Amino acid sequence: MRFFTAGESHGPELTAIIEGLPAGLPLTAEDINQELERRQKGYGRGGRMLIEKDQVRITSGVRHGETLGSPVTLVVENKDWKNWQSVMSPEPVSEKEKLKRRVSKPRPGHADLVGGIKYGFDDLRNVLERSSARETTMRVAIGAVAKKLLQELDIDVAGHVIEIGGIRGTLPSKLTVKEIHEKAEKSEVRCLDPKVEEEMKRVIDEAKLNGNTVGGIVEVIVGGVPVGLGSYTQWDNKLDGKIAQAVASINAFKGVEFGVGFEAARLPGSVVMDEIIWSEELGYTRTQNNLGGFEGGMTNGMPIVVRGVMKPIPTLYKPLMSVDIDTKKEYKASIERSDSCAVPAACVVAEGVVATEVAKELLNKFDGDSFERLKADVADYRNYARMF
Ligand SMILES: Cc1cc2nc3c(=O)[nH]c(=O)nc-3n(C[C@H](O)[C@H](O)[C@H](O)COP(=O)(O)O)c2cc1C
Ligand SMILES: C=C(O[C@@H]1CC(C(=O)O)=C[C@@H](OP(=O)(O)O)[C@H]1O)C(=O)O
Repeated sequence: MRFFTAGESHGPELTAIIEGLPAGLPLTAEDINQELERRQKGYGRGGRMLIEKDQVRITSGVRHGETLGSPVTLVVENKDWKNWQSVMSPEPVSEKEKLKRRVSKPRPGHADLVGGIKYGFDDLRNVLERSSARETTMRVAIGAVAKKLLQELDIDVAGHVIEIGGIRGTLPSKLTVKEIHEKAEKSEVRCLDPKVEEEMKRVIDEAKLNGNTVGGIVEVIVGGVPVGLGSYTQWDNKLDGKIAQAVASINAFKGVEFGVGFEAARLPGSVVMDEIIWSEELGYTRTQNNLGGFEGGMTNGMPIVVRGVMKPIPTLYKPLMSVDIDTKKEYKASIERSDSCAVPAACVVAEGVVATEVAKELLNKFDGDSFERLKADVADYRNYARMF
């Protein structure tokens, strides 16, 4: 399975093409719309989310609620486009028109300046339109399709927010993946502890009031994953590596860790390694899950536990110093309408990209032509791995 996304933030619509899905996977627009809605919610978002109400149109690859095995095309309209039609027109426009909403003052921390230099743009809007996290809409749409496939194979995905602006929540102990999802779903910041949620909201409000922004840490957990997805045999076949890339590719993400993660540097091997046990019912499991479900770049059957850190949003209402590319003089960076915190939204994106990588790997390993065959293959293999 592979996919592409396309579309500018204020263009007419966003598109995704997914190729390599099995035939016969149940899929409806509603499956995707509920994930799109989850991404749009979350405390700390700016004015754009009041305009958009993301809804997918499936324009290929699905018939009567089931995939056909042909490429699936997903389209989401940008409602804001009606306010940007001349600015974003694909047709040539007059010199005067070209100057409308032109950006010459790059924002520190956004892609504006480097993208402008790289592609030789006179108007930095050409960069921000595609570098905008509006693109993550389609990664969530694709993630929704991946989640549907995983769900049908009894693989559950949940995400929650661990930290916002220095306020840290508790890590779930003894909660199932489904319970984590249900608890996070009730919170405006996707945090599991209601007291911590209030603190996080306060930090976001404070940042907004001061024209500032805050980042945070999200965690994604995938339970019920078969043993042996990914491979140690070649560096780029390692699934933890692929997931790390997917998470680090989310706009504003600066770091990724699995299981105990960076804490492993401070702990002895006797504490870090997860001891192996066996039972007839569960087969091989571990006494704990410090390694976040991975050994040798392969899933070991324990839940995948991956965290990503998001930097604060770069666009500040109290803008930072920058340089105008026309005059080379110091200037305050352009103020675009902006979020003050998008960590809860980014958590849903992280769920989507992790689900996508796991689904891709399942389709690498098992018969991916028909969903029925895939299901049977996975069931056989689970049995084999249990009795190995
Ligand atoms: C869901 C989400 C919403 C975001 N909203 C904004 C925003 O409103 N304003 C902004 O400047 N950056 C926002 N960002 C971050 C920028 O897109 C990101 O910092 C930029 O593309 C530069 O990429 P980099 O931070 O990965 O280097 C958002 C990121 C995510 C994941
Ligand atoms: C549109 C979305 O996020 C946008 C991501 C974003 C950025 O610079 O990354 C900037 C803002 O867009 P605008 O400039 O239109 O207000 C956010 O609203 C979205 O998440 O759907």
